[in-house]
Amino acid sequence: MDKIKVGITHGDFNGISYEIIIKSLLDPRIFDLCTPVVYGSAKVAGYYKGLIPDAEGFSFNIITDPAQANPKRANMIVCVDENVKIDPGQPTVLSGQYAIASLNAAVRDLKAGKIDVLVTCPINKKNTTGDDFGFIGHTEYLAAQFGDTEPLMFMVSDVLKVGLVTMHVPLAKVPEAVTTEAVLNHIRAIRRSLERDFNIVGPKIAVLGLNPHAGDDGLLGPEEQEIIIPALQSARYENILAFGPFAADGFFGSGAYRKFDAVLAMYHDQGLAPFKALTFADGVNFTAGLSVVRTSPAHGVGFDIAGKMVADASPMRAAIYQAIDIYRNRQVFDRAAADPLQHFSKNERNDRGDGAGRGGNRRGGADRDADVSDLLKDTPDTDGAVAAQATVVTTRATE
Ligand SMILES: NC(=O)C1=CN([C@@H]2O[C@H](COP(=O)(O)OP(=O)(O)OC[C@H]3O[C@@H](n4cnc5c(N)ncnc54)[C@H](O)[C@@H]3O)[C@@H](O)[C@H]2O)C=CC1
Ligand SMILES: NCC(=O)COP(=O)(O)O
Repeated sequence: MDKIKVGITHGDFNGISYEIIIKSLLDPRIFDLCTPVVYGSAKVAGYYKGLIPDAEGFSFNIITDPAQANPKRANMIVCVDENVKIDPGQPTVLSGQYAIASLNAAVRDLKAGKIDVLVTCPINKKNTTGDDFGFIGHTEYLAAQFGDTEPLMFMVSDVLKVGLVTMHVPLAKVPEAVTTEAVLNHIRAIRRSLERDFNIVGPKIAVLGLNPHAGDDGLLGPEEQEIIIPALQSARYENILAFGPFAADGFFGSGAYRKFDAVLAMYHDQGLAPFKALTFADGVNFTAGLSVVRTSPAHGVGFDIAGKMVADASPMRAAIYQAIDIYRNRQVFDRAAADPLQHFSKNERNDRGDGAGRGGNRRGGADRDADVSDLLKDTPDTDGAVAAQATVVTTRATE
């Protein structure tokens, strides 16, 4: 079987991206799992390589098409004018333009099936948003490129998975974007992704509130009762094991998140602050809901440490591994779905060894023994009706 070709974009080359790319590819064991193809600059790579201790023996195999990739080497397709000026720590016009050039080249090859998955290094939102690139982030850009209107920004690790209802939205605009339809669609998207991308059967999803204390029965805001609970009710009618709304602070502080396969947060910092605090080193930003697989380390450009060679490459490694795992999980899931005679029991599907050999994904980090009725006991029940109805629906779901 051909190894998976992983396309890697270089993001903003004045940040820490070359450092984390090179550090990730220094360990030759990575070539047992995949064939990396970096879309970038040999000159910039050479500059940062010179700063990394232990990287003397490292070099890129320069190619012009992924078909030429050497499966035992780090490959590079040059998509930058090699006279480029490098300013570590500075977001320049040039570094913004070449971040997009790298992304466009990789997406072109992804569409053509020349690479199998995409791993992006971080871009600076400010120097990439403009006439040449009308998107606020990779997620929105990739959704447009691959015709998916409602992508899910899904922060994933073996410890915690957090999806967002709203992504790059100013805080003042969050309440109007949190609609029952949006919450329900994102619950559905998380369920789909957990089943297809992470091979989790009957996933349990926690939904956070929007207001302090999840609204305190309407005292601190109406959104829980008017928007989020109706979305939870609809989800349960669809046999989705969705619970909440939970007050975010106590939910993370008490460790309750461990009982769930994933959490749906209402806005960026509500989900990402606990995610990064709990799981920075293997935190991956996965764009779920696309027809293709895209991951990224769950951090930004790191301008403050650029050129200092102190960046942790673990999130980048995790992004590469997750992309491979998800790609393989999808193959297994789609094969099973396409052939109704090929029956997998729940346990068989959970235990299959077709992933990249890092079994943690399949269990999603949740306490799989947590009983649905126990979870319901912890679920806030603002009007009494939700838990009662959920008992009926989840009983049906687990039959
Ligand atoms: N996927 C993407 O393209 C993303 C891009 N960004 C962009 O990055 C820029 C900076 O965002 P910030 O919020 O400052 O986040 P940041 O992640 O760049 O930096 C936050 C702190 O984390 C540290 N840090 C980041 N990565 C690290 C690593 N691998 N090892 C050790 N320390 C690390 C930085 O030094 C800094 O102190 C913004 O323009 C933002 O738009 C942010 C997140 C994702
Ligand atoms: N903080 C996460 C983030 O901004 C991700 O943005 P992108 O992956 O859509 O570029």
